[in-house]
Amino acid sequence: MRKEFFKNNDNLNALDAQYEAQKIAFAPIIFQVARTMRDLKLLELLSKNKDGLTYLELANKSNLTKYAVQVLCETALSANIVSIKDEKVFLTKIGFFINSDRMTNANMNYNHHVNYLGLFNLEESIKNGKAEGLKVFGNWETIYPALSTLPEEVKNSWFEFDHLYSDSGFPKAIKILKNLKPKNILDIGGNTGKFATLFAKENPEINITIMDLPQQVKLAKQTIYENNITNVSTYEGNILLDETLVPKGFDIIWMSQFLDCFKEEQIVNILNKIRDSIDDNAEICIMEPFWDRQNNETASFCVINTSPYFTAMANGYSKMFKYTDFEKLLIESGLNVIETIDDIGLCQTIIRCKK
Ligand SMILES: C[S@@+](CC[C@H](N)C(=O)[O-])C[C@H]1O[C@@H](n2cnc3c(N)ncnc32)[C@H](O)[C@@H]1O
Repeated sequence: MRKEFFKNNDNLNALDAQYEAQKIAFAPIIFQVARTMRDLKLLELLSKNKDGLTYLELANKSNLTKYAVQVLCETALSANIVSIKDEKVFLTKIGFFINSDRMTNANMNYNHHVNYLGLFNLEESIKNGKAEGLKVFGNWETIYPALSTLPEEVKNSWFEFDHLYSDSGFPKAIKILKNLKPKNILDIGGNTGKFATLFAKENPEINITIMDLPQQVKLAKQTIYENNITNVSTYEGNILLDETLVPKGFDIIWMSQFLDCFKEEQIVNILNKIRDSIDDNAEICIMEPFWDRQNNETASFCVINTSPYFTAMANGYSKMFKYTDFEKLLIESGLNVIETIDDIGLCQTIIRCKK
């Protein structure tokens, strides 16, 4: 269901609005303090000491100086991550989420390791339509061929982030695809093969082919080998190249968090290529997190704020979609939407379409 988020967002008085503006101006500082307190286990220590700790106690328990603890805690106080009463520091509910909520941790790791340095180049990226921030890791046009060779912490937090959001949708997605009774499925942008191997294990009678860039196919082959699965195969190809054809004969073309990697013209071209490769009974099933189809504003906030990563780090031109914008691309590609299913995992929607 489509929802309207961020309504009435101009109803603060001037003083409150100025305060909110400072929260944005200081956001990188608050972010780094919160992350440092999490990674140095200060938040963990506070979570275990419900009666609170003085700066000195916190310093002793963490092997940090009183100065270090105090500078972090005072910013954390201003950001409502800790509260202070009678010279003792306590973890707040916000602090609790920063310390131990899986989604907050995945977002924070991804923003620190993948995005933080490169986002310095957002302005250049916006102007040039190029992922100018990616140069902090090396010389690539897009992040995709680089994924498997990024520094370990960067790679891990990219996959942790990607998998958290798409994996949570996989169990329900598998049921939906299975109910369509396919004999074979093409998983375009199948990445490391997580979805394909999960699907294949549950459905040994259905064949699934992963199509992706050579670098990812290598990782997928490893996953298939480690899981000793015989009904998953791979197909290497850069879908953007004119000479790359989408293999024919599949009952379902599955794309999960794939089309958001491209600009609108490219999406229409990809969908046209797919339309030409399938027969009338085949279905195209697209899983994407659309920011106007989330259950709540928190989810919508997370989805929207992934887009600048695409601009500065991934490719310079793609983004997370609003469903109503994406639907126009399907129509432009001559596809008919049969069904749109929300509430798949944490934040996904599945669109079933035919030609
Ligand atoms: C965000 S990941 C999605 C992975 C997976 N489907 C999921 O739901 O977690 C996008 C995938 O698309 C692949 N990809 C990006 N550009 C591509 C291209 N031009 N041709 C083929 N695959 C591409 C990437 O290598 C990556 O595996």
